Amino acid sequence: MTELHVRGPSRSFSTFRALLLQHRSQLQISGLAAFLSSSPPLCSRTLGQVSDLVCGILGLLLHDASVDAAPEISEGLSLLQHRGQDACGIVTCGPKGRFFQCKANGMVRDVLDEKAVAKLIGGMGVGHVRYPTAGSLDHAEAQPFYVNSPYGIVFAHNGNLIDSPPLLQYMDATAHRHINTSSDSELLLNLFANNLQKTGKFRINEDDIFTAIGGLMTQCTGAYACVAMLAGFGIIAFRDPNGIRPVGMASRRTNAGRDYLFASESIVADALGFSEWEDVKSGEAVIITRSGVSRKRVAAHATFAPDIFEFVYFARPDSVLDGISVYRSRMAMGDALAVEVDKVLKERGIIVDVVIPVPDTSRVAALNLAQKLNLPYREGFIKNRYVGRTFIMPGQQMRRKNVRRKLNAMALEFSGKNVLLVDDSIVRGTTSEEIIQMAKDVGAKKVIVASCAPPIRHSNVYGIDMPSRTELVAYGRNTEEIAEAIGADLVVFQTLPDLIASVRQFNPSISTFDCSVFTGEYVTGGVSEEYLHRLESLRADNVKNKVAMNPREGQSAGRVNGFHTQVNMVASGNGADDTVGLHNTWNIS
Ligand SMILES: O=P(O)(O)OC[C@H]1O[C@H](OP(=O)(O)OP(=O)(O)O)[C@H](O)[C@@H]1O
Ligand SMILES: NC(=O)CC[C@H](N)C(=O)O
Ligand SMILES: [Mg+2]
Repeated sequence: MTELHVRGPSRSFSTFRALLLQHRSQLQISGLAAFLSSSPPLCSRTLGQVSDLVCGILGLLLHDASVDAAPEISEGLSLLQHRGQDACGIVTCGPKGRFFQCKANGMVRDVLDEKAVAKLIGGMGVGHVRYPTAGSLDHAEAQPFYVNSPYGIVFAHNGNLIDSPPLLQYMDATAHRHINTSSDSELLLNLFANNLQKTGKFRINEDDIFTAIGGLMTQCTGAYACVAMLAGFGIIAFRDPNGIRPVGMASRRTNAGRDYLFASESIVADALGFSEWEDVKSGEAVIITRSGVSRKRVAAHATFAPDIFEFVYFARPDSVLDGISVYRSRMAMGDALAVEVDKVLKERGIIVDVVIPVPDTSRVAALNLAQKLNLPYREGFIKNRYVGRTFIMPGQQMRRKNVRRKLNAMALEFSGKNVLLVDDSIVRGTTSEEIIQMAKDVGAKKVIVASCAPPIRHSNVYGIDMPSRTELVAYGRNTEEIAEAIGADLVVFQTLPDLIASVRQFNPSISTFDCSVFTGEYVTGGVSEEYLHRLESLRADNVKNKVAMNPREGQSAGRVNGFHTQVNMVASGNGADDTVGLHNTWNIS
């Protein structure tokens, strides 16, 4: 068993730091913690924003603790950038178990530049890329999160909890832990911390950690793939009992010994030279220290139901999730959709001249579809490679503007033709509406749209930003009405059985996928109509925009500003002052 060496509380002020060095082995309540715990009770406070996004998580432990992990974590995060474009961060653990952090709103290349990464000392660390919406753009909600007690924990989360309000109440009334942001990830971290605290031990071991995570899995509901780091001890990953969001692990032999990696997607392992990729199983926790790996199923049995939307849109095609190649599954989606398209076109007597993908994600499927239908495949839309994913941008106005900035229609591929545009999914209809207009503007005769996913009519509550049903173009509309809403001559959707078969054929041991955005059936339970209404009232685009513009609604505008139970270091690349170190204090910019 590896033992955790319990340290005294971290404090940011230099005087506190001197104290810390003197009393490293003493557990005591810091003055600030006492101050924070005396802050007004939170019973009346509701979670202003329930985060429901998709992110990327990463943990790295190098066997040689004298080599810094941050450069590779940063590189790994850039490979997960497609999962979150709004904020990112890294925390490393260096000598004497001290944490070093850099996190801020922005893309990996901007926040985690060379200068910032060079300051992150230590051979293990955790990283995160975040995909919030306008209402959650506060720097304070960038991850990883940190709590100093017990033992010093750093935490990164992908997913969304659906029971945040009662958990917040529990934190306040029972655990007496202060939650300072509207992030469900901060709640999750504090649940974990509180369960570890209950051991009351000076030193804890793997069993204590498994017990704490097993307890957490009975205490909260929702989707969570998490990576944590305990100061001076190791890195930990766990996945919710339904395994809705992905996380896996891999290792790499070096002269010094074995290095270990946790990541949302296998592409990170490939690119960083790690092998033996293995998914963390649903309800499982994995602990990695320099002495080795311990894994345990800590949750009671539940249906394994990975989110099918990872295969449709989120994951990179070159990743393998739960034993399924995303690339192969998208090829299969194209094949299956071809059959449906062929049927509908024949029924309507429409002849298609050319198949055109909507870059980027639909390319793989569109090529297969074209081959199957024996139609020419043409790249009619040229993508500006410097514009990221539009769907995960905050706010409808920004998304709309960016479709036009991102894609340009080449007249020579459209003019006078019946074109079949293939996209992976139609969510709000922003992309389709814009590109159909663009296609018509450059002379397309008829525009038919085929979607690799069925109509999306339900909220996503497990980590994808589709909280409001009324924002979904398919909500309350049949196929003809959807076509009319986006300006298409015809829309053809993949059927749900075909979508499931396209993915499942590569791993038939998976019997269920989370398909809630298509069916409205939520595998965790606990998603009532009342919950959905509340989510919609908090998270609809118009509400989020309002909240984002008003700092008094719980959002600090611009730079780090407010109380935080974690460090906020603004990277030099942002043009802001550097703040270095891990603080249990407030940061005022
Ligand atoms: O109906 P909507 O609300 O517009 O959402 C669906 C579109 O958004 C995504 O593209 P995105 O530009 O985000 O990423 P991509 O480049 O990976 O295709 C997705 O691939 C669809 O094209
Ligand atoms: N995209 C995610 O998975 C986000 C995780 C978490 N709910 C947050 O808001 O930060
Ligand atoms: Mg797209």
